[in-house]
Amino acid sequence: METKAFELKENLYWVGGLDPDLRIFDIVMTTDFGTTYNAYLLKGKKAIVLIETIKNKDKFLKKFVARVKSALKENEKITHIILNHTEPDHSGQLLQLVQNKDLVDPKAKIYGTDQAIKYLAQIHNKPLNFVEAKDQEELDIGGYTLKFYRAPFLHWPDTMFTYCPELKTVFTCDFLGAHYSHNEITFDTLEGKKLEDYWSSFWNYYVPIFGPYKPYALQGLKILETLDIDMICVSHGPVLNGDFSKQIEKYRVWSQEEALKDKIIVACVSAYGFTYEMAKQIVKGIESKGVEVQLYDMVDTPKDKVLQEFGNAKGLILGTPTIVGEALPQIWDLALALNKVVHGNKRFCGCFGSYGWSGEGVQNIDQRFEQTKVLLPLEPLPINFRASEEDLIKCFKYGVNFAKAILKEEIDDDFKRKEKTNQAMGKKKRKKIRVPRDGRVRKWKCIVCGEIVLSIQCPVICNACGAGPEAFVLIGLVENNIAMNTYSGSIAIIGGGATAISAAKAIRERNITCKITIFTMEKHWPYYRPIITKYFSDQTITEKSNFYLINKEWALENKVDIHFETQVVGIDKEKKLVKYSNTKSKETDEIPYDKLILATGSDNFCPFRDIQKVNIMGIRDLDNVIKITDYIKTNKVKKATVIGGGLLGMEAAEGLVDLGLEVEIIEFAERVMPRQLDSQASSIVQKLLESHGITIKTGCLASELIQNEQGLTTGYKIKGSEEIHKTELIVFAIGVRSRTDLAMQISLDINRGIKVNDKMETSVKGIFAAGDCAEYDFQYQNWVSAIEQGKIAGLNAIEEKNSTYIRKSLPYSLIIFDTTIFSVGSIVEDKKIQTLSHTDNDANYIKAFFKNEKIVGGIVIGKLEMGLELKDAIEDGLNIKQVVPIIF
Ligand SMILES: Cc1cc2nc3c(=O)[nH]c(=O)nc-3n(C[C@H](O)[C@H](O)[C@H](O)COP(=O)(O)O)c2cc1C
Repeated sequence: METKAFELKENLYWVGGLDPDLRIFDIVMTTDFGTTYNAYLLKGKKAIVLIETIKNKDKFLKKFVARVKSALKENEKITHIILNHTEPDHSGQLLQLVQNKDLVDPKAKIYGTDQAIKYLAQIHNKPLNFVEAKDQEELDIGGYTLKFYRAPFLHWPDTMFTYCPELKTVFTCDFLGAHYSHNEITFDTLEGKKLEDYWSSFWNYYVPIFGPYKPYALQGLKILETLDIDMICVSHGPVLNGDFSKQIEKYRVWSQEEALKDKIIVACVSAYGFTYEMAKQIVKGIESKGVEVQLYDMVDTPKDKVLQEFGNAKGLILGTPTIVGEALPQIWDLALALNKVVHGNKRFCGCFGSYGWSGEGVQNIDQRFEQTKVLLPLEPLPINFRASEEDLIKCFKYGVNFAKAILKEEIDDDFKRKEKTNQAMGKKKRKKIRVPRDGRVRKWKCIVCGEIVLSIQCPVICNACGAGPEAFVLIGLVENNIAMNTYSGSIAIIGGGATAISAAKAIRERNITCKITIFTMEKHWPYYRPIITKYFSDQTITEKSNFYLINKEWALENKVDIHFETQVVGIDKEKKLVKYSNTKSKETDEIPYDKLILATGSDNFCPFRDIQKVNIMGIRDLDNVIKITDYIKTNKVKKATVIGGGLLGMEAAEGLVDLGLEVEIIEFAERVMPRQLDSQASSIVQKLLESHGITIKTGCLASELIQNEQGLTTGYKIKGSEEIHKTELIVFAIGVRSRTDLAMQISLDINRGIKVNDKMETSVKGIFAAGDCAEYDFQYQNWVSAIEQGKIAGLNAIEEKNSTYIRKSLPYSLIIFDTTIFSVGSIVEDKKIQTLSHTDNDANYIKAFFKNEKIVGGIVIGKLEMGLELKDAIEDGLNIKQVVPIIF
């Protein structure tokens, strides 16, 4: 194996280098278990591709060349080189390699992102045959496709992933790697102590490499989620084969940004206690605003302890005297631990201290803060020697104002940081491109790292590389002529149905800055729920693209983070936290939110309690329908009983007939679809169902179930009769109940659903509810109104003014056995109601309901377009005279 390529899959070889003795990497990392530089060779029919090269050290070159050669036949040469990242431990051998005419075709193309090409040109200082790998672009190498995915800051701006769908393999370079040298190459061969050591190196690798880029790491995981993979070819450490879900999960957990608390750390040193006296007053000032504060004397406090406490704190105030023209080393240590990428533009900092004559201590720390681009709300506070009574009051007020900055309150003018500070320190005034105040969102590109930032004004800092405003060039406007909404909070949406997606879509149409997180219990991408019963007759329905409301690409593009198979187990409305648990791994976590949208939907009401439900099933989501279909097929079910003759009962019955079953419907009312149809329409529908062999029993209540010892339901009795009716499967569809348990936990006002106003606001500020779980004006929702309410909830969550829900007549429409059944508005008949109807034969039926001459409801069987006319007529408030010529 020493000098031979290691075959990972057919035509895919590991050809990298092992460096087991390395103990320090990149100056900053200790590597107790050495490392590897992984490179891969993939042989297609049209091209031979090398993915990554290895470190530029002669000791690796010979073996590397031998390994590549061992995988090539005579006359075969590398024709393409892909560099997912250009750091010299992966691109180092590039030059030697392209000059090796035995191994590499002289016309070989070198693929990398635009940034990668820029860096490679500077690293190798030679013109090479570079080709830009654009995001999502594909390369056909004969029998295999290579698709590129931009993955910036994992961990340089140049990074991308390369995916081969035919091999279910992705090449992620450093992402998910570890400094661990392993002769057997693949992860599945690690065990015992070796496995333990691998995990410790996996963590040690993550911290410095991906710790500063957590949001990007989550984006990387999102890309992987969209791919069908069974192997991850990393660039350091074992190739991930077998079960690598733990690695993915660990990255996911480690990459969650901890919510910053309204907490301030004050750390100082003091020779004679003068700076310390100031510190104590500052602390009192902070406390007076009710903000948590911790004071540390750095003479006897380890730096790491303070940094750990600062981990989730919004503020840091450093106090230092001036000793021989400088701040004290303990304070410098803390100031140097700040950096642009992690703390820039996010954390609030300030400094103070006592001095004798020149006062450079505070000045220097303040300049360091400026370099790190942290938020500096206040002027620094130097005091000459010992603080007087008056000075101590100033210190107290400094604390008050720093706390105000954290709480986003207005700061007193005396303390507010002034622009002049920069000039006074001899710094150039920030160059910032000014654009019209039209509220339109623009695309800005950071010329340092290539990051694209969407914002109205020139960004103050590049959140990726920390470059200042001078690094940004304006590259265009976001394609939308309307001024975009700029709300920048975090929005959590609970539920994965149409309401939730409608909310997310409405938000994104108006706002690209806020964070959106969706939690859904389902494992499927949100789908078109009204057609799930079609699955009974067509199990390929889920493969059709129009079955889904959104897809992975949409979620990625719109930066909507979706947690599948996740149950929200609690909401802390005071701390504004959503606590959730993965239904598979049972791992729990929490995220902070600024606005919360409850779109938890509804449950099917099951009339049978406290009995085994082996063959008693409801239909609510796709998995229910899949389960019923599987059960029917596995158990060769011949006869099914549908309990409930409403809308869903009809659809279920049709689906079961399509599956070849003998079907009966039991309806408590005297006729089918009593809520949507009048008696004539009900009888037309009943005849239609009967013509397809469905038995309909109206005016019946299935009151008692007969079960065998295995808990299988074999029959039922109808109330008032002792006769046992045999059945093999019971599907219940007798109505839904709003899912309100979470709302109940946090004491929202609930009636049948969560009570909302026309802005979809619940009784708690910042929490919205929409769709089936909500109750607006005592009304239940259907698909159309749920979508509209989702939209209104989303728009109000981003504080769009004038977004109110207007109650509309809710149409119900279904097509069974190719016949449209449509009902809209109020169809109750009483003395005050006038009706007009028309029927050709049983295939076409129209009825309109009028109150005080005005149309209020309608029923159509047969022609959907007539139903839509009726709906429009109701919305337009037409009277009989206007309706008749249109409809009849
Ligand atoms: C060894 C020494 C060197 C000092 N050097 C300076 C100096 O360069 N510039 C200055 O403004 N003050 C200097 N000072 C004065 C202190 O900054 C001053 O005494 C201050 O009040 C000490 O505050 P503290 O009690 O919080 O340590 C020096 C003090 C000492 C003891």
